[in-house]
Amino acid sequence: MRFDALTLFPDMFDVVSEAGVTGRAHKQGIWQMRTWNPRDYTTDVHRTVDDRPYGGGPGMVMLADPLNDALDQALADRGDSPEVILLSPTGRRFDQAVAQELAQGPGAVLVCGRYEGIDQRFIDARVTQELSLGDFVLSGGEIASLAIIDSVIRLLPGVLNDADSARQDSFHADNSGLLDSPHYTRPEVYRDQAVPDVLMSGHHGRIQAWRREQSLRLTALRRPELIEQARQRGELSKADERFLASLA
Ligand SMILES: O=C(N[C@H]1CCCN(c2cc(-c3ccncc3)n[nH]2)C1)c1cc2ccccc2[nH]1
Repeated sequence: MRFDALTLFPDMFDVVSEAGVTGRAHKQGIWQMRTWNPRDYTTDVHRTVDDRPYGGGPGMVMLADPLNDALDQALADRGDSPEVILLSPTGRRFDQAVAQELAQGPGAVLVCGRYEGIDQRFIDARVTQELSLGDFVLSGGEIASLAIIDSVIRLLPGVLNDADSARQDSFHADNSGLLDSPHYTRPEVYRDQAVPDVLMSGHHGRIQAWRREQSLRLTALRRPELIEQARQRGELSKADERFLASLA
């Protein structure tokens, strides 16, 4: 699994390659990260990567040529033909299913725009898909790229050393895309608030049932559409349906 990022701010990617579970997995060689700065592929003395937009309008647009040369270098260095993904608010909405899809493949080249955007001729010629984290505008594609890399790397074998924490994650297949149940840790009573008795019972069957009911209740309350999606996938048991009916 290898991610390459075309970015004017390569240091931003130290967050995933050096820190946390993704940093540990990177150090273990489970995945690779390389950044390619279009500024290193400029030919003028000012190392220009942007210019004014044809047709007028505010701001600047990223030049196609430095991006093309940086992409050529990245692809030559990889030696494969990965997805070339532009991070943009108008892209396909990224979700856990897309993360699972990317985790099955070789990784991708992530194109991080800045300024007002990228010359359309680069996008038309080189970008294979656009991905969006949601309907909001960032200052660049880097932060969206970091979120995507993090969510994909977590899914790789050996990254989360506690297999349960992977299974218990929200949106994971075993949890059928429901929101996570509440978590508690020491102390047993904190500011007069006690941990739910069932979690102290040591009865794993009751604890699992309680957690499932909490996930169902929270999901029905905050993301009811996820309940229907789980129902359509046939992932709600008769006990789940009885509990949901009791909430109505
Ligand atoms: O590609 C765009 N912008 C470039 C340059 C400016 C900063 N960029 C960016 C990417 C994102 C982004 C990426 C993924 N998910 C949400 C937002 N926000 N802002 C990348 C872009 C910005 C934009 C705004 C409205 C409609 C379409 C748009 N495309």
